[in-house]
Amino acid sequence: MEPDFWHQRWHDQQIGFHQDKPTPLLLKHWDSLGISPGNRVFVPLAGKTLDMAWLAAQGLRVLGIELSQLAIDQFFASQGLSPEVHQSRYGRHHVADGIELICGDAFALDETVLADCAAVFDRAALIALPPPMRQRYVHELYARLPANCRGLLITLEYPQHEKNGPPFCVREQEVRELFGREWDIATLERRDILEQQPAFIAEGVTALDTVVYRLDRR
Ligand SMILES: C[S@@+](CC[C@H](N)C(=O)[O-])C[C@H]1O[C@@H](n2cnc3c(N)ncnc32)[C@H](O)[C@@H]1O
Repeated sequence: MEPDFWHQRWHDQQIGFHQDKPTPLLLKHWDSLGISPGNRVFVPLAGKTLDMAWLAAQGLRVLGIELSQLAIDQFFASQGLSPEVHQSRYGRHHVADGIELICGDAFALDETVLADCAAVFDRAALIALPPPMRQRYVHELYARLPANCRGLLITLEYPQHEKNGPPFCVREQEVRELFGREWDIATLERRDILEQQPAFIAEGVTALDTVVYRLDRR
């Protein structure tokens, strides 16, 4: 998905991926990572997810990257925050209350800006990208996260021929192929969520699982 696709989505407010509360599977599994308060967590392709506010409320420092200025403005407005803004080679940084959100391209981030990320939280990010971009995303962006970084990755699995992405179906075998070279992967939970997703049913999808992985950078 090219930037124009996402800018149009935000302009039209076609943001069905956005949730009005933090991701329940984040709340359920985050503590199992053992990330101490004060550490930094990377939230790629962040949108205006309330997961960032929840992570900050746990005492973590959040670093998000998002293409859309609209998304970023809406996120800080939803929190009643007026961020301080500065520019760097990565984009426009917005900083308030332990949350730093860069308006820029995730693929332009480097090891320097990601150096102190002890954790990563990936929901609706990997699965927002078509197959060739998923390879770039993992082999370039995730590869710039430091050793010992830990994270949660949440995917969807459904018969891809029944619906066009995004979100795309990313099966466990692909997760293992994408991450296996540099990350240890543990499947924490697999849940059938078809009944809770009427929009998928309306599009003719006949099976839908969400899967939570723990990732450990070697
Ligand atoms: C499906 S949304 C998910 C947002 C968020 N993770 C959530 O759970 O609500 C994907 C987001 O990634 C952003 N995005 C797509 N490509 C990007 C890129 N190369 N760099 C930064 N953000 C990007 C889009 O603008 C969009 O807001």
